[in-house]
Amino acid sequence: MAVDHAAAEVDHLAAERAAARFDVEAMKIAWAGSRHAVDVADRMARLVASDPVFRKDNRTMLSRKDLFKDTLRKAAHAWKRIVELRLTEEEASLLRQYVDQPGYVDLHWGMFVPAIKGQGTEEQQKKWLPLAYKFQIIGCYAQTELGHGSNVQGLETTATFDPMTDEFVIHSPTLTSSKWWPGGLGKASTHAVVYARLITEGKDYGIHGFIVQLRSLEDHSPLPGVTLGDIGGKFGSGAYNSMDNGVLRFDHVRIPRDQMLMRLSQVTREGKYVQSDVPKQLLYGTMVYVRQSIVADASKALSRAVCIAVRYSAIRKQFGSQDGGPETQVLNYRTQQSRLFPLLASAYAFRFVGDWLNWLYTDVTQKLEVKDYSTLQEAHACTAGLKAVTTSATADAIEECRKLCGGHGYLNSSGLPELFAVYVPACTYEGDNVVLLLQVARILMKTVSQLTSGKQPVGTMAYMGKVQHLMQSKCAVKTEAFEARALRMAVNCAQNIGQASNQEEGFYERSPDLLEAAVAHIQLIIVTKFIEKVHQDIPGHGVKEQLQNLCNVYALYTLHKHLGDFLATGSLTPKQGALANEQLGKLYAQVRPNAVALVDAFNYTDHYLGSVLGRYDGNVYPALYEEAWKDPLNETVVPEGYHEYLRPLLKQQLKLSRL
Ligand SMILES: CCCCCCCC/C=C\CCCCCCC/C=C/C(=O)SCCNC(=O)CCNC(=O)[C@H](O)C(C)(C)COP(=O)(O)OP(=O)(O)OC[C@H]1O[C@@H](n2cnc3c(N)ncnc32)[C@H](O)[C@@H]1OP(=O)(O)O
Ligand SMILES: Cc1cc2nc3c(=O)[nH]c(=O)nc-3n(C[C@H](O)[C@H](O)[C@H](O)COP(=O)(O)OP(=O)(O)OC[C@H]3O[C@@H](n4cnc5c(N)ncnc54)[C@H](O)[C@@H]3O)c2cc1C
Repeated sequence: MAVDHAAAEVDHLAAERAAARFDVEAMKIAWAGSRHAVDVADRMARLVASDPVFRKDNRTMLSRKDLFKDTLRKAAHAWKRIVELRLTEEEASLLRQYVDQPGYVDLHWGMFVPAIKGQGTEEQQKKWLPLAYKFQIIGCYAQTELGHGSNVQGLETTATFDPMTDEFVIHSPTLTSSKWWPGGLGKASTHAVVYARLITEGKDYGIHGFIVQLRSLEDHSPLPGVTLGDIGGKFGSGAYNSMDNGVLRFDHVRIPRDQMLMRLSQVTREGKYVQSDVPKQLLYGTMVYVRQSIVADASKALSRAVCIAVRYSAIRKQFGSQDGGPETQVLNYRTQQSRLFPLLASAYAFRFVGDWLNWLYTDVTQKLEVKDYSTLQEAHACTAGLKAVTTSATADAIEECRKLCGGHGYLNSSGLPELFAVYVPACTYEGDNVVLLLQVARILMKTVSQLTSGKQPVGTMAYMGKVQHLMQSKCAVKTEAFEARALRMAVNCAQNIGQASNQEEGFYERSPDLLEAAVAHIQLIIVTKFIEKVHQDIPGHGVKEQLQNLCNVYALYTLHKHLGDFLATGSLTPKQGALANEQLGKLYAQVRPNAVALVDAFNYTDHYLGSVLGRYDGNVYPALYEEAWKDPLNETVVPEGYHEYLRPLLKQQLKLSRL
C-alpha cells in the first residue's frame, strides 16, 4: 500500500510541538523582549506576508535590472503603507525588516540619517532631517574608496575650503580616491554624506563628513562634476544584488561651507579650523551605531537559518529501519544534534547579547549628550568585537545549516543560499572582522599595561582587575574559566609584545595571537550576558529551564571548540575538558524534544523565512515539487537552444552510428 509521506511529515511537526516541555507563547515573549514586541512584530510580519507586492519567492530568478526595479517598487510601496497606516517608527522599521530585501532605504535610514544626527549641528539637523524623514531627499554613506576601506585615515578625497566663495571644493584626485561600495549610491541616492580630507589655509586636517548633493531633484541626472554608477553584480543570485552599491567621482564640485558636518569641528567664514571639545573619534559614531545594530541582525539571520534546519531535520528521515518500518528523523542523529543545537543556542545567545549591546549603546549616547566620554572606549570595544564575533559565527552557521539540510539545502527554494549570500558580507562591511578584532586587542593590551599602575578596569574589562586571583586559580566555575582564559591569553600577548624591540613591531608580530585573545574576551562577554539573562525573572512554564539549557550548551560548546586555549592557559584540566564534553551530550538530549518549539518561538512567518524546507506546516515535499516547476527553465518542455545545439549534435551522433 502506498504511504502518503507528505501527510506523515505534517503530522511529525504537530507531534514535535506536542512533545515540547515549555510554554512556547511565553518563550516568544522572552525572545522578543515583551508582549508588546511580539504583537507589533507579528502584526508587521503578517501585513507584509499578505501583500502581493512584497512577494519574494521569484527573486532569485529575476535579472539584476528587474530585481533592482522590484526593490524600488517594494521600497515605494512600503513607504506608501507606512504613511497610509500612520505607522510608528518601531512599526515602520519592523515592516522594512520583513520586506526583507536589501535596498537604498537601509542606508538612508541606517547611515545617512544617523550620520547627520550624530555629526551635524542642531541647525544642520533642522535643515536636513525633515527632508530625509519625508523622502524629499535620499541619502547614502560615502566613506569607502577604491583604494581604502579599512584605513579610514588613508582616504584620499579632498574637501578644500575656498574663502573667496565660502565653499568647499570636493575632488577625487586619483582613481583610487573614487568612492566605491556605498549602498544606494549607484542609482537611487540624491545626496550623500561624503568623507573627505578637509584642507583649509593650506593644511590637511584629516577626515571629515560633508553633505553633498549628487543628483538633480528634478530629473535624477548627476549634477555637474559628479560621475557615478553601480559597481556591478555581487556574490549569489538575488541576494545583495538588489542593492545598488556605487562608484562616485568628483571633479571640483562646490558645496556651501555649511554643508560640512560641524558638530565635532568647524571651519569659520575666514577659513580657520576650530576643534570642538569633543573627542575626534565621534567621527566614527555612525559606524558604532550600525555595528551595534548588526549584532541584533546576527541573531535574526542565524535564527532564520536554524529554524529552517531544525524543522526540516524533524521532517527528513534517513535509514534506521531494517524491515520497511519508519525511518529515523535526522534530528535524532547525535551528529545532527551536535552540529545543530549549538547553533540554536548561539541564536539565543546573540539575541540577548544584542539586547544588552543596545542598552549599552543607548547609555553611552545619553552620557555623550552631557559630555561624559568615559564609556566611549567600552562602546567601541564591545560594538567592534561583538560585531566581528557574531557575524563570523552567523555566516559559518548559515552555511552549516545548508549542509544540515543535505542536497535540498542547496536549492534556492530552501532559502539558505540567498540568506548566506546576503549575510556573508556582514563579515566585511562596517569594518572587516579582523581589523575590528585588532581594535579590541589594542584596548586589551592598553588595559593590561595599566593593571600595574593600579588603574581598575571597568565595564566588560572589570574581570581583568582580578588579575592576581585569575592568573593562579584552578577554575571550578564556568565563568571563571572563561575569565581566566581571556585574561591569561591577553597577559601572554602583552608579555610577548613587551619583549619586542618596540610596541608596534611586537603588536604586528603577535597579531594572530592577539586576534584569539580578542575572541576569547568577546566570548566571555556573550557567555556572561546569557548567564545574566537566565538569572532574571523569566515567566512561563519551563521557559527559564530551556534558556538555562541553551546557555549551558552555548558555554560548553564554546569551551569544547576552544579547548586548546583553555588547556594551554591552564584555565581547565584535560579531565574538566572531557567532563564538559560529556555534559554537552546530555544537554543535547534535553534540547531534542524541545527543538521545534524553540524555533517556533522566533515567531517567523513562512513569508519571512522564505524556505520550502522551513515551512511551519512541515509540508515540505509537495512544496519542493511544486517549486521546481516554477523555474523559468521549465516554461517549455523542450528547452530553448535545442534546435541550435542539441538536435544537430544528436543527429550527428545518429549519422555516425549508422556509418
Ligand atoms: C534572503 C534575503 C535576506 C535579506 C536580509 C536583509 C537583512 C539585512 C540585514 C542587515 C542590513 C544591515 C545593513 C547594513 C548595510 C551595510 C552598509 C555598510 C556600510 C559600511 O561598510 S560603511 C564603511 C565602514 N567602514 C569601516 O568600518 C572602516 C573600519 N575602520 C575604522 O573604523 C578605523 O579606520 C579603525 C578603527 C580601524 C582605525 O582608526 P584610526 O586609524 O583612526 O586609528 P586608531 O589608532 O586605530 O584609533 C585611534 C583611537 O580611536 C579609537 N577608536 C577607533 N574607532 C573608534 C570608534 N568607532 N569609537 C570610539 N573610539 C574609536 C581607538 O581605540 C584609538 O583610541 P586610543 O587613542 O588608543 O585611546
Ligand atoms: C556589501 C557591502 C556593502 C558596503 N556598503 C558600504 C557603504 O554603504 N558605505 C561605505 O562607505 N562602505 C561600504 N562598504 C565598504 C566596507 O566598509 C569595506 O569593504 C570594509 O570596511 C573593508 O574594507 P576593505 O574593503 O578596504 O578591506 P581591506 O582592508 O582591503 O581588507 C582586505 C584584507 O586585508 C586585511 N587587513 C586589512 N587591514 C589589516 C590590518 N591592519 N591588519 C591585518 N589585516 C588587515 C583584512 O582582514 C582583509 O583580509 C561595503 C562593503 C560591502 C562588501
